[in-house]
Amino acid sequence: MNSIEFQNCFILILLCLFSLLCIFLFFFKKPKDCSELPPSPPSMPIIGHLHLLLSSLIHKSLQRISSKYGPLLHLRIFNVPIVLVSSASMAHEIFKTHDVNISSRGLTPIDESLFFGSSGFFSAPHGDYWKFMKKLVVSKLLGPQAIQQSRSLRAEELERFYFDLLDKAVKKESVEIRKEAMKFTNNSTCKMVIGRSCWEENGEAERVRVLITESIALSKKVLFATLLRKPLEKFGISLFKKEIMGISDRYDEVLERFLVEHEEKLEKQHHHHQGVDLMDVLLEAKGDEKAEYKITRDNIKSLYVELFLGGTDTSKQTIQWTMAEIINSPKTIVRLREEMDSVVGKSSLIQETDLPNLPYLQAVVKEGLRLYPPVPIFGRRLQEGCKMGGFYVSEKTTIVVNGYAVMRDPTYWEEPNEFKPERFLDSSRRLGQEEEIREQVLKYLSFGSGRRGCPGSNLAYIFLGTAIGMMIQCFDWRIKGDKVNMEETLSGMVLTMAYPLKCTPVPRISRFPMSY
Ligand code: HEM
Repeated sequence: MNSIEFQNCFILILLCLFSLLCIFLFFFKKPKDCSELPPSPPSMPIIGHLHLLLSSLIHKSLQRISSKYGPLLHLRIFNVPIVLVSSASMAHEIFKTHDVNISSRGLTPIDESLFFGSSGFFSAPHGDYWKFMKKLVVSKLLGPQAIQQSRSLRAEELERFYFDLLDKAVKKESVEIRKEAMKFTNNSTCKMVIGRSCWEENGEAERVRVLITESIALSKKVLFATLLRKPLEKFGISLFKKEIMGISDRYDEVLERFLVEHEEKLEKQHHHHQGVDLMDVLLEAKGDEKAEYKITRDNIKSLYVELFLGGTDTSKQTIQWTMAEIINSPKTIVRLREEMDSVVGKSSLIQETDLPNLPYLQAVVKEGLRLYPPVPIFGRRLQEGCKMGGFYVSEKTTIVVNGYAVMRDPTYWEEPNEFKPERFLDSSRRLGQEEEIREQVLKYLSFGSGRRGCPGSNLAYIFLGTAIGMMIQCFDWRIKGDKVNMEETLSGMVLTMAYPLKCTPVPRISRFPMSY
């Protein structure tokens, strides 16, 4: 009897211990999947995965490793942790579930630089300054209403672009598309943000364009400088600081002139609100004691550097890439012309207001941006640790999104490497969107996503639609050889053509009268 009781007691104790163990495991140990980092491809001692970023086509080397090891990877550059996102479903998860958490870029600023420095908007953390500026930029420059108000400025520039091409056509000269496109995007942006074009006569316009091209070319170094800033600081090393500050100083010179010009104008006008542009509004906000946020002169200058970079180069690249694909695809040209001739006609130049009635042209632009996103990868930083794709990612991790890989993922895109604008036409697009909602995917990332997504996308679609529309409406294009070489390269972190597109315009409709 005693021994039975003893046995029962023993079993009871064992049961108690076992349940205590279970409770302990359940409450005190993190669930296994939550403590686990995303998988990591093989790395090198000390440098980690730095070699992947040193490749000349970073977006492609990252695309290769993600297709081999998975859509969410943990990488390490020295001791800087990075999580690489490369699929439409992971993109959906981070932008829909963790948007606020990843709404800072976390690039350590290069302090005094006007270009990725601490006074910038692009690299500003998600906080009061960013919110104040975003509201201002959207309401005064990039929102639908502001865009409508500046329509005539861009119409003038489109016409100038047309006459420049016509001039070359008459002389039977070839043109480098990216150069002509840059004049158009840059002059339009200048008019919108400083109220006038940069002067061609005294070399001001060319200086600005050279500065923009040089800063884009430097953007890879800037990325390294900001990414490795913290670890290298301990050794007193400041990567590429001289080059970066050299560019910043040249921007400063140009922008100081624009600012003084505006201050003098404001002075003269005694604050009469005539011809108010973004710079006037910013200067007023700077002087306003009661403003929600006190902005500085450097804040204004840095924003302008970013608007010049954002507004000019990316759009120019897409115009070049898309024209190259169009020239390689005679059936696209035929279809574009059919649409354009019936909607716009042959007696007037395409206008912004025509764009909503040109769905095929819009699909062509979207497809150009899908295949060749000018910003193929972009970064954010995780504010607080969280679960992603079933793994645990800790706070302060840099999140790198490979938009290029997402937009060429064969799981979500049929024949992903082919130029097929039809995929964006209404009937197929509607299907695509339903599928996206059902499958919880985000597969179009040319402009990023979420609250830090590109605020200039509406303006960009207008630049692209009108420029490409005009070039196809008004000219035939001759190239040397049968096909344009579509090889890719990176200029800094921007995707561009390894062999710039050169072609000769041949007028296809009679000359429009000049209106300016
Ligand atoms: C084809 C043209 C363009 C492309 C492909 C493009 C792409 C992008 C991308 C990928 C980002 C980062 C988005 C993210 O982190 O989710 C971005 C941000 C930004 N873009 Fe654009 N962009 C274009 C045109 C423009 C234009 C025309 C402007 C203004 C004039 C502009 C201004 C900006 C600004 C200010 C940011 C920073 C936004 C922030 O940090 O809150 N972009 N752009």
